[in-house]
Amino acid sequence: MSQETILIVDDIPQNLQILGQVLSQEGYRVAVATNGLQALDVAAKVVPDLILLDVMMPEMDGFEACRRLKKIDELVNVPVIFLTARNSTEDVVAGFEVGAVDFISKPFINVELLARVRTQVRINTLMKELEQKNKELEEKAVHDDLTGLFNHGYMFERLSYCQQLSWRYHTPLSVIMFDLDHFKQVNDTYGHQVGDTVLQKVSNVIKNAVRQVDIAGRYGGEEFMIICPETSLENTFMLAERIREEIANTLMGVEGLTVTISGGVAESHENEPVERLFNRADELLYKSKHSGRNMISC
Ligand SMILES: Nc1nc2c(ncn2[C@@H]2O[C@H](COP(=O)(O)OP(=O)(O)OP(=O)(O)O)[C@@H](O)[C@H]2O)c(=O)[nH]1
Repeated sequence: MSQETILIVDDIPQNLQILGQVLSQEGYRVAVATNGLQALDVAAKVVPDLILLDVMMPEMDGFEACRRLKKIDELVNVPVIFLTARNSTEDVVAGFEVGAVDFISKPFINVELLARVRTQVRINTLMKELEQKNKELEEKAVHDDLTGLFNHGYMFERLSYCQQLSWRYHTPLSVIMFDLDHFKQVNDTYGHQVGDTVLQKVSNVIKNAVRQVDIAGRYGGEEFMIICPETSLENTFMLAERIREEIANTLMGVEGLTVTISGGVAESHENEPVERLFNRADELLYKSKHSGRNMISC
């Protein structure tokens, strides 16, 4: 049995009752409204899968009600079928123009009405599934599966955008590059799965340490990057230090296992290509590596 909700709008209670019964018997949940204003109210509350809307109603006719329904964000894609005795060509065209997907003439034939309802409900369900899938794909396209941080491609794109904002509004912009120290040894000693857990725990420390406006990503295998908009070199260095210390003090899920990171912090210069800024941060990271690791250079 279907569990979709259908809102029926009619100013004649007897019509609501007959139609409600036909739809309930098919397994639909039914919501009702007896005028246009009430329809807007009920629709906003239940967000139905379909609206069956009478055209001729006092105060606000079905066309106006449909026009207003289509202005509400959550309802813009809810299909509306007009159910009316007014089915002249002008009426039908006017109905489609305000956003209806179909017309059913009164008096209606049950099997035809149900066939039209089923079709629109099915289309609506497929559209919602498609929307959800698109959202998931969009999320996947910018995130790293293992850590949930942003991925390499997205970080480069954001860095470039943040640079534009920083140049335009003359605000500081800094980046941090991190790399786990001797991570190969962790993998070799404890196995790849433990290595993955370490990457996740490190990512959690980063997620908890950064501000909402900072953009944290996994740049490569065991390399991380944080973009800090409107943040000076000095303040970004302090953030990087805090993360370094926190990671060094985090237990990594295996008795006695801790890891350290080395990092580099650089502030963006006006009109500097994104690659150059990235390279400066990376060079500073390698300076930290060569100076003994578990440190941040800027
Ligand atoms: N478990 C796990 N390991 C990864 C992943 N991506 C990269 N690695 C490992 O990260 C290690 C990086 O090793 P190296 O580049 O030699 O660096 P390192 O051992 O950290 O040494 P330094 O950077 O010089 O301190 C390699 O063993 C990679 O296999 C991943 O997604 N999961």
